[in-house]
Amino acid sequence: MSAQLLDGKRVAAEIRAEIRTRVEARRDAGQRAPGLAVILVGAEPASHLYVRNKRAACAEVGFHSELIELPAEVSQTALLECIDRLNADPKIDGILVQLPLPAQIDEAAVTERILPTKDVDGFHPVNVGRLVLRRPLLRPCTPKGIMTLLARTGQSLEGLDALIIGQSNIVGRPMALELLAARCTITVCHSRTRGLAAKVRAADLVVAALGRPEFIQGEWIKPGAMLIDVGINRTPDGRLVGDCDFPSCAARAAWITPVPGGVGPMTIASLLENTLSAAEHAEQ
Ligand SMILES: Nc1nc(=O)c2c([nH]1)NC[C@@H]1CN(c3ccc(C(=O)N[C@@H](CCC(=O)O)C(=O)O)cc3)C=[N+]21
Repeated sequence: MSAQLLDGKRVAAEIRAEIRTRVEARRDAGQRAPGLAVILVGAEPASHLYVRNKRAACAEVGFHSELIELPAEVSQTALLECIDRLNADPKIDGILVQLPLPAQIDEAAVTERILPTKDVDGFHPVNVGRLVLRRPLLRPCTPKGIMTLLARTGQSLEGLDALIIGQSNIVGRPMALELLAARCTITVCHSRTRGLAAKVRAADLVVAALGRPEFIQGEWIKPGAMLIDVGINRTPDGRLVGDCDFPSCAARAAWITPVPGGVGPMTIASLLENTLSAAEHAEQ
C-alpha cells in the first residue's frame, strides 16, 4: 500500500473531543446541553446498530438524547404528530428520522415536517436549497464529513477533476454541490452512465457511493488520486467492505478512506456538529 490513510475513526474522535469541550463550556456558562431526538420506525437490525452508535456518540459529548421507537405499522399521521411535538420541544435542537421508512409512509412529507432549523440531517428542501445557493445552514452529514476529512489532507481541491459515483439525495447530489463550492470540476455518474472505468481513470478525486461491494478496481485509479469510499457492504462471509477493492486501490491512490473506520464515523461526527450548531442558533 502506498496511499496515506484518511483515518475517519481518528478524526471523528478528535471532533467529538472538541464538541465535548464546547458542551462543557456551555454548561459552565449556565446553558443547557444540546439535544438530539432520533425516531426509529420498525425494528430493522442494521438501523438499530446505527442508532446505537449515534446515541453512544451523544453520550460521549454530553448531549441530551431521546430515542423514539415507533412500530413498523405506525400511521403517517402519528409520525407527523411525533415530529410536531419535537419541533415544539425546547430541549430538542436536532431531529433525525432514521431512513428508510416503511412503504405506507411518505418520506418527503416526513422530511418536510421537520423544522429546517432542527433538520440535522440537512435533508429538508430549505437546507438543500441553501446548499445549492452556497448559503448553507445545516449540511447533509456524509458529504460534510467527507469535506472535513479532505481538509485534513492539507491539499487544495481547487481545479481537481472530481468524480462522484452515485446520485442519491443523501450522498451523491449534496457531495457534488460541496465539491463544486470547493471549485472542483464535477462529474456525477449513476446506473445509466457509460464507460465508468474510463471516467474513473481521468479523475483526481473519486467519491464512490454506488453500493456495490469492492466494485472499483485499482487499475482504474489515476496514480496519486484521492479516493473516498462511502460504501458499507456486508459480504456473505461477514466481512464489512466498501465499494472499492481496497488493496489494489490503495496501491495507486495517494489518499484513501478505509471501510470500516473511514466515512461512517465522520457521518456521525457531522451529525453532532450539526446538533451543536442548531443549539447555538436556537439561542440567537
Ligand atoms: N436519517 C438518516 N440519517 C442517516 O445519517 C442515516 C440514516 N437515516 N439511515 C441509515 C444510514 C447509515 N448511516 C451510517 C452512519 C454511520 C455508520 C458507521 O459509523 N459505520 C462504521 C461501521 C459500523 C458497522 O460496524 O457496521 C464505519 O464505517 O466504520 C454507518 C452508517 C447513517 N444513516
